[in-house]
Amino acid sequence: RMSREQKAVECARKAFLTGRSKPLEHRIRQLKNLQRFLLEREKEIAEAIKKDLNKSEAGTQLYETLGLEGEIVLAVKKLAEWVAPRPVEKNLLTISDTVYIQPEPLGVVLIIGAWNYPWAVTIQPLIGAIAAGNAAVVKPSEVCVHTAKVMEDLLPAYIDKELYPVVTGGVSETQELLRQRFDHVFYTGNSMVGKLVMEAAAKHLTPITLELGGKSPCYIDKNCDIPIACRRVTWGKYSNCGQTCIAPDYILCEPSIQDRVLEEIKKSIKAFYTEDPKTCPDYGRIINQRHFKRIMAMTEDSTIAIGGDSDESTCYIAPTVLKDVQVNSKVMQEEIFGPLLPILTVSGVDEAINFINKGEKPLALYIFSPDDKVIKKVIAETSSGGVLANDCLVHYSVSALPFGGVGNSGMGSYHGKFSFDNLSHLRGCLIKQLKMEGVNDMRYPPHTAKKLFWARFFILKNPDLGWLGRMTLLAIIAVVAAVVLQVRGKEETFLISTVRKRLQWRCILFEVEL
Ligand SMILES: NC(=O)c1ccc[n+]([C@@H]2O[C@H](COP(=O)([O-])OP(=O)(O)OC[C@H]3O[C@@H](n4cnc5c(N)ncnc54)[C@H](O)[C@@H]3O)[C@@H](O)[C@H]2O)c1
Ligand SMILES: CC(C)=CCC/C(C)=C/CC/C(C)=C/C=O
Repeated sequence: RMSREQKAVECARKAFLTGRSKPLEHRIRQLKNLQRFLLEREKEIAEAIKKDLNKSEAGTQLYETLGLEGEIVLAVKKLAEWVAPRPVEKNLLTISDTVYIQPEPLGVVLIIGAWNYPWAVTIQPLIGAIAAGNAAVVKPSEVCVHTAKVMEDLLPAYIDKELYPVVTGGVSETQELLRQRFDHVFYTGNSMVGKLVMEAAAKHLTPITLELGGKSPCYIDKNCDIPIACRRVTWGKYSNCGQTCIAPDYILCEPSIQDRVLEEIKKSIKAFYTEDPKTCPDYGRIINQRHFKRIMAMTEDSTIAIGGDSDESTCYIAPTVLKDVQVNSKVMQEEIFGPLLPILTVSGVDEAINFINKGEKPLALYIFSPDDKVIKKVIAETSSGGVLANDCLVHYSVSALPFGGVGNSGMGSYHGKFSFDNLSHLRGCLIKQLKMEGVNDMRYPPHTAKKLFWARFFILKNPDLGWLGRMTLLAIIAVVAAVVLQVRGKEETFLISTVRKRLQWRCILFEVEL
């Protein structure tokens, strides 16, 4: 008997093989249907996520669906351009050929979503999969029970349910899905499961995208506008109660500014979430008690400077700041993914860079400084999935930037055209005519030193000569071909020296280095 997961994959594969996911009109229609779903079902989406994560309606739009709408509008507008053949630069050998990249669908994509932004991280890859002409099996996180149910119940009424089935379930269902053969697996979640996904995909040599997390550092330079920096960091840290993949995980700053940083963060917390964040509709909750316990345990060996209140029964943890935190403290051992903000003091930017480089490569890196040199220095001397100076999170909203990790924070990237390219096969195409066979003599045996000389010239030269230059080179190739054809069978030395002289003249004329 086939499992539910096997059936869904087989159904998506069969639908893909009909070819109906490929035409541009189909892709655009499906994307517009998805857009209609987001608009018409705004209420159900917001209600479910309120139950799952205590997100407000405005918060759901701002952090989840707005970005999806933007990505759909962009894909609909640009899709004709993205799917079109992309001509590439040629060498002399291929100057008269048609050489281009043709993006083509990969096949059936598995999308495994995470719970913290359940719409953003599940539907955004789906937009890419549809745009690229694929079928996709969508597996929302079981942790967001209500959201997964809305996705399962309502999405099939809007988009092709055979091409894009939604499969719900937890670990065992996801494992069963991972046993199936896919053409790409797009996983968002923690690094430990990321490794399991990679292992499962390796069995079928399936390419993967891993959108993981990690500890994203935030360096605050002593010369920056501290009130503004702290307001932005407070927003980045406590949005969704710190359960954001790119939340600033910890602050690095000089000891001389630590108290001012604390003071300004305290003011911002009050301004955003009132004196009592527990009653504030814009302040979230920890997803479940397991995570609640995990986060609370991290505070044990550090000094709480702000916040610290909690309520296990409602999974509430107040916006909390820890000061003078030590490198070996519990909170510095893993991604926090909760509303704790440790401050570690460093002697300056060099120590901050050394500290960052000792850890795993983070998903995001934040630098607050008025000095462009400091910003550029940090960028040059570190590595991370993305980097943002003087703000938090907003790089996620720029569709023209690739979003993704590096090293332990993931592999592959998406958003905008990067989603399309990531979920396409970029097929290299070269179309030659069955003419000008003489030009090919230089690569056919018997190989000689002179043939090699010409092969080097034709293969290594990248003709960047403009329209006139290209026309001349075409003429040269035609001459070579004609001469070769005419004198084929005659003395090779005669041929080579004649053509070489002609070429030398033309090359001198067009300043091409011979
Ligand atoms: N880079 C990004 O874009 C991004 C976005 C969101 C979250 N994240 C990261 O995700 C993490 C939080 O998500 P999570 O992992 O708690 O989410 P999660 O528990 O929802 O798990 C993610 C998915 O993995 C599946 N899963 C869980 N255990 C599995 C197993 N043993 N085998 C197969 N599948 C399994 C789940 O069913 C779910 O669909 C954080 O580290 C965060 O930084 C990254
Ligand atoms: C509202 C603006 C300008 C940006 C949104 C930033 C944000 C919180 C995006 C969520 C990113 C995301 C899906 C993270 C995953 O954990």
